Formats: sequence, C-alpha cells, structure tokens
Amino acid sequence: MSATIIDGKAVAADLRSRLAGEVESIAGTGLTPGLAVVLVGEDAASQVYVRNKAKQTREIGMASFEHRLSADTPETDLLALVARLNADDAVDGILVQLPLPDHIDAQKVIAAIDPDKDVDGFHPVNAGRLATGLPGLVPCTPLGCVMLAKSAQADLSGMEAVVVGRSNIVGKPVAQLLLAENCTVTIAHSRSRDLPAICRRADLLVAAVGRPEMVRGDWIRPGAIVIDVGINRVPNPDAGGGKTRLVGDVAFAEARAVAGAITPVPGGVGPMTIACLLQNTLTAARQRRG
Ligand SMILES: NC(=O)C1=CN([C@@H]2O[C@H](COP(=O)(O)OP(=O)(O)OC[C@H]3O[C@@H](n4cnc5c(N)ncnc54)[C@H](OP(=O)(O)O)[C@@H]3O)[C@@H](O)[C@H]2O)C=CC1
Ligand SMILES: Nc1nc(=O)c2c([nH]1)NC[C@@H]1CN(c3ccc(C(=O)N[C@@H](CCC(=O)O)C(=O)O)cc3)C=[N+]21
Repeated sequence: MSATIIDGKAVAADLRSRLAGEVESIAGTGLTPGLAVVLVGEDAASQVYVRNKAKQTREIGMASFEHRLSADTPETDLLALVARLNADDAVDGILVQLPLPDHIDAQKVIAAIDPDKDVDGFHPVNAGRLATGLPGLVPCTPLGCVMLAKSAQADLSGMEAVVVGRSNIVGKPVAQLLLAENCTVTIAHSRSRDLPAICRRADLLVAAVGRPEMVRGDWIRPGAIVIDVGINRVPNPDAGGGKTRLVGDVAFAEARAVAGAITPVPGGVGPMTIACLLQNTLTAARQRRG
C-alpha cells in the first residue's frame, strides 16, 4: 500500500483564494488588513521566507510592511519598533522572524507585541487562551498541521495522536489543538524512552523535531496519518556543486509505504504556515477594527 500524499500546496492555495475573497468583500468598508514582518539580520533562509510572505500577502489584497534591521541592532531599537507597530492603526498583524541574534531576548520581544496583533500566536496571553479554550490567535504552523490532518480525515476525535517535539512554537500548540479536536495526545521529546514504540501507537503522528529523516518507516503504524513539520536543508550530492535539498523529519519514501496519508517536504506544512499567517492577519483585523 502506498499512502495518499496530502497536497499542502493545493490546500494552502485554496485557503488563500478564500481569504482573497473575504479581503475583497471587506474592502468596501475601507478596511485593508496589514501585516508587518520584521527581520533582524541577513539569514538567507529567512530572507526567502520573508519575501514569499510579502508576495502572498499582496496577492490576496492585504498590505505588507517589511522592516529589515541589521544583525547588530540593539534590543532597545527592536522593542521601539514593536511599540511603533503596536500603535500603528494600519498594522493588524506583527511577525518578528525567529530566531533572533543572540544578544536579543526573543521572549522579551514576543511579550512586547500587542497580543491582539500577535499573528504568530506566540505571546503568553495567546498561549494561555489556546490552553484554556478561549478565542485568540493560534500559531500558524500548528494550525496548518491540523488543517492538513483534517483534509485527510475530517473528524479526528478519539484518535491516538503522538506529537514528537515540545517547542513553544510547534510541539506544544499542536498538541493543544489536537486535544481540542478530541484526540488522545502524547507529547514525546528528546528524553522520551523508546520513541519508535511511542510513535507506533499513533493513528496521527506529528513530527516536529528538526532532525532530518529521523522518523523511520518501521516507527509508523500501518494506515496512520503522518504530518511532517521538519524543514531541514541537507547536502544534495546528486546535484553536485555544494547544492542542498529540503527534507523533513520523516524518512518519506519508507513512511509512504506504511502510512495511510502523509505530507511531503517541501509542499506540505510549509505553504500552510504562510496561508494560516494570512488567515490570522484577517482575523486580527476583523477583531481589532470591529
Ligand atoms: N513548516 C514550517 O512552517 C515550520 C517548520 N519548522 C521546522 O520544524 C522542526 C521543529 O522546529 P521547532 O519546534 O522550532 O524546533 P526546536 O528545536 O525548538 O524543538 C525540537 C523539539 O524536538 C525534540 N527533539 C530533538 N531531538 C530529538 C530526538 N532525538 N528525539 C526526540 N525528540 C527530539 C526536542 O526535545 P527537547 O525539548 O527535549 O530538547 C524539542 O522539543 C524544525 O525542522 C523546523 O525547521 C519550524 C517552524 C515552522
Ligand atoms: N516568527 C516566526 N514565525 C514563523 O512561522 C517562522 C519563523 N519565525 N521562523 C522560521 C520558521 C520556519 N517557517 C517556515 C514557513 C514556511 C516555509 C515554506 O513555505 N516552505 C516551503 C519550501 C520553501 C523552500 O523551498 O525553501 C515548503 O515546505 O514547501 C518554511 C518554513 C516559519 N517560521
């Protein structure tokens, strides 16, 4: 048996076209949702990602504001920019690209963002809202993961879900969302004993580890839904000339032979993350401006 490939690119394009329609329908009221993205430093991968976000933001009719700061920007300058964006009525969403340079305290910066403009959903207030079931802004990658899982199986309730990874930006919030979908959720991490056995219990497996192809085919329960969050750049000797390719946290070819449905990398969770960011920006605009 070979798994159904969950087409994240297609699901994301579909979501963006729906959002474009909604942006157009509220344009009559004079409201244009705006997203501000802040990039500190010249990390090549982040640059590509920020450019894609800006392009897709404009494509669906929203305003995009980009702020590029040099790698040696003092923390106080970044906090001052965040304060300006908090006060700017044209800005509905603020995203500060992570990771930040070592001399800047990321938690402090995240906490400085107005929770109602926190389209990443990383502010402690939004994390608390998610954990207690209050409405709020939900982290984009976890939201994308759950949408993709539901595109394979509409009702996740009662499923045995295993999340590998417990970061604040992926593992923990995806576990909260799956709990809200009535899954039985296990969160595994680097100290978990016998990770392969834990993964084999999963009807729904989410891998958010940051280790290229760590999850092997024989860790997967036959027929399971596999959501691969990993974005790992590895050398690609086939292409020659020091080129690289993207792989996930799951050994795709092996997993595909066992799973019922699986997301590819690229073309899985990545595109959904950006689409969900745009959705959060629209949500923030609606809530903030009535
Ligand atoms: N597609 C997208 O849009 C996005 C993709 N990503 C990708 O997702 C992956 C995870 O990102 P992120 O959550 O930020 O990463 P972090 O490094 O913050 O967290 C990784 C988690 O994996 C756990 N882990 C590490 N090694 C092992 C191991 N050998 N066995 C079991 N668990 C392990 C860690 O455990 P412990 O806590 O014990 O250290 C930690 O909880 C990365 O590849 C990243 O690039 C991230 C954000 C968005
Ligand atoms: N404040 C903040 N919020 C984030 O959400 C955030 C962040 N910082 N820092 C970095 C990570 C990573 N991330 C990705 C988003 C989309 C793709 C994506 O679109 N990937 C394409 C491929 C892109 C390529 O080819 O390089 C795909 O998987 O198909 C990847 C990675 C968001 N992150």
